[in-house]
Amino acid sequence: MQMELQNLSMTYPSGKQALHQINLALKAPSLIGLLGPNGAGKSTLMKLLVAALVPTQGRILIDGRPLEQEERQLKARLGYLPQDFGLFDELTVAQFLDYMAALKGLRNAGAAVQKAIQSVNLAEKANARIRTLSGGQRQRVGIAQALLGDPAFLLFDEPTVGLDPEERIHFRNLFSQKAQDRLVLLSTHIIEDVQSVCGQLVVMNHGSILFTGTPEQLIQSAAGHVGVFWEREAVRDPGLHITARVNTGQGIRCRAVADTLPAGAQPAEPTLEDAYLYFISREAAQ
Ligand SMILES: Nc1ncnc2c1ncn2[C@@H]1O[C@H](COP(=O)(O)OP(=O)(O)OP(=O)(O)O)[C@@H](O)[C@H]1O
Repeated sequence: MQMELQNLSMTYPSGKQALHQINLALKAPSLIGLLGPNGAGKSTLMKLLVAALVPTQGRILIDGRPLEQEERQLKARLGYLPQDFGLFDELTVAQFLDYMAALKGLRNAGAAVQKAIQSVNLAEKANARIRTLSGGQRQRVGIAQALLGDPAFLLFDEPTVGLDPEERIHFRNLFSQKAQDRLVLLSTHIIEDVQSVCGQLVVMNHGSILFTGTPEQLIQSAAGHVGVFWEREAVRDPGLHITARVNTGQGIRCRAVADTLPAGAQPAEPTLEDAYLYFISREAAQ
């Protein structure tokens, strides 16, 4: 499966332009991380990809054919966790997933529900009412409904919200495993969620794509723009973006990203987080 986004723009009826001229190719199998701060346009992009919104300009091609013509086939092989996913509080986890399986028209619904429950580690809560679940458990139910029927195209909008670190690692591994033979798109503003699992990263801000490539390429692009220095020795420059301040006892040691590092700064190897912040802060400065 391949999706191609061509000159895609989206302006909401309020007049807010959420996406500007997006060009992007998404190709299975891969796990793609969509990274960007609040309001960057990640959710809007996902809604366009699942045909929940219609772009105001541009088009989406699925295996070379326009999305409008492929909408039914796309929806039949789609699993989607929206950001504001509503659950039926009075149903049990199993009843809710049965209902979702019926909506998806799954043939072997019972087995699909069991498999989805197992995948998200909720077996012991299968007969619990949704209103009795914790925030993280509710999020797992949302992930489970997306996984129902093993869809070929999986989209998760901020899937790790409310999950504890152990659960986040579990889902990171699950998404990576699913992506072996599928297209999995994951939106987040948490770097650890995409670190070491995503083969492709798309960094967005203000409705535009700032970077697309591998995590290694993103890190490489910040080489020479990360440094550490003593706070008392540095000149305050508006282009300097401090990413860490450590009180060492001998003074405050700062780590920062910048186009031009302060004189005397000691260069440091960029991390993925440094590189991401470098892109976002550069755009803000322009
Ligand atoms: N229905 C809507 N009507 C008007 N503006 C909207 C609507 N939905 C989103 N927006 C605006 O479009 C922009 C992009 O929003 P979007 O939800 O796509 O961003 P996001 O990257 O998913 O953010 P977050 O990480 O906070 O979820 C924001 O400025 C937002 O306020």
